[in-house]
Parts: sequence; C-alpha cells; structure tokens
Amino acid sequence: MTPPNPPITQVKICGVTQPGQAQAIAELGADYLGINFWPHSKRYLPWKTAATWLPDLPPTIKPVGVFVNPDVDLLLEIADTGLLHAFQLHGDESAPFCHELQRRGLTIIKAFQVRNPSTLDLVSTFQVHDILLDAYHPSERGGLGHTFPWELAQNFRTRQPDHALWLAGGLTHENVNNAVRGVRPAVVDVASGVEDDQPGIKNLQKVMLFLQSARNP
Ligand SMILES: O=C(O)c1ccccc1N[C@@H]1O[C@H](COP(=O)(O)O)[C@@H](O)[C@H]1O
Repeated sequence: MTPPNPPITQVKICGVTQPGQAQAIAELGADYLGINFWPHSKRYLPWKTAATWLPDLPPTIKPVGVFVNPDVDLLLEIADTGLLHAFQLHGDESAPFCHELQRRGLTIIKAFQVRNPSTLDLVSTFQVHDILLDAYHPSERGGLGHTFPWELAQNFRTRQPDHALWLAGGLTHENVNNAVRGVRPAVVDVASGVEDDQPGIKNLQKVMLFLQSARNP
C-alpha cells in the first residue's frame, strides 16, 4: 500500500511502450512505471507484449497497469501473473466494482477527472486507498497534458488525509516542483509531460529532470 505521506513524493512515469526505455527509467530511479492497456490510448501496449519484458525489470520499480472500463476477467487473469503492482482505473468504474476487485486482492488506484469541488464528494464514496486526481475533459480519458486547479487537490488532501493521493494532469519538470510543494501528494504521475511529439516514446532527459524537480521541491 502506498503511504499517504511518504517523506519524499514518489514518481510514476506513465505510458511507457518500449522495454529499453522501461529499463532506463528504472535506472533513473522512478518508483512506478505505467503501462497503458487501454486499446484506444495513444500509448497502448498489448498485455501479451508487456508480459514478455516486465519480468526483466529491476524490483525497485513497480509496474502499474492503466485501464478504462476493463473486463473483470482480463484483470483477474493479469493479476494472477503477479507482474503488476497495481491497477489504475480511468473509466466509469463504480465503487462496488472497485471494492470487489480489492476484495479479490487487487491493489486499485482509482482515477477521477476533477471538474469542480463536487467531484471530491464522489471520491469520498469510494473505499479505495489510492486516489488519482487528473484534469477534466468531456470526452477524453487521460494523457492529455492538461492541469486542473491544484487547490482542489489540496482540499482533498486536507479532507481525506488517510488516502494516498496520486496527482496527475499536465505535470512537467517545470511545474512539478510547485505541485509537490503546494499539494504534497504521495505520488506524482506524468505521461505526456516527459515526451516530445511521439506519444509512448519518452524523452529520458525530461524524465531525469522531472525526477529531480519532484524530489527537490
Ligand atoms: O496516457 C494516456 O494515453 C491515458 C489514456 C487514458 C487514460 C489515462 C491515460 N494516462 C494517464 O492520464 C494522466 C494524465 O496524463 P498527462 O501527464 O497529463 O499526459 C496520467 O495519470 C496518466 O497515467
């Protein structure tokens, strides 16, 4: 379980598609590696492909699968392999759906797009320890590089201190410093902010700068 208040904010680099880049990101010291298993994502990687190289990653980096409205049987099949540390859900998954997966032993990170303060009321109906807050978009599911008002994330931290807050949405090496100082999330999560113009291909220099800025706020 992710500690709600780690001494240093942890970092997740998300939407990695190449094993060589995954290795390099692990060596740079990222805490979590996100792989996107949603077929409509620009960063999609089929599970069967990821499963061939996930076992080669060093144990210092924890692989997280990103899903949108996944099929339960697929999740359980993947969970049985033991190759993923956690399941990040970016769709309309209900509270009972998440609770049932947790009952079956899966670690769930439930993502919410923060539209306004009432989003946080919805979050409080989920008994899920790890909560990810991302920017709102009327039709897209994530990975867009948009920020949202971080005061709302700060309010969430104050109101729900026992949750591990994962902060996402438009983070870059230039703004993550302020985000960490202002919000004090357990984890910061970035996809597009460490890329140039090819989704799924990371700029390792940006990854390094992001790690430095997140850890030295
Ligand atoms: O990255 C994607 O393509 C994606 C698609 C569908 C759901 C989530 C996705 N990524 C997650 O979106 C947020 C924000 O990403 P960004 O840094 O603003 O590009 C992050 O949690 C990613 O893991």
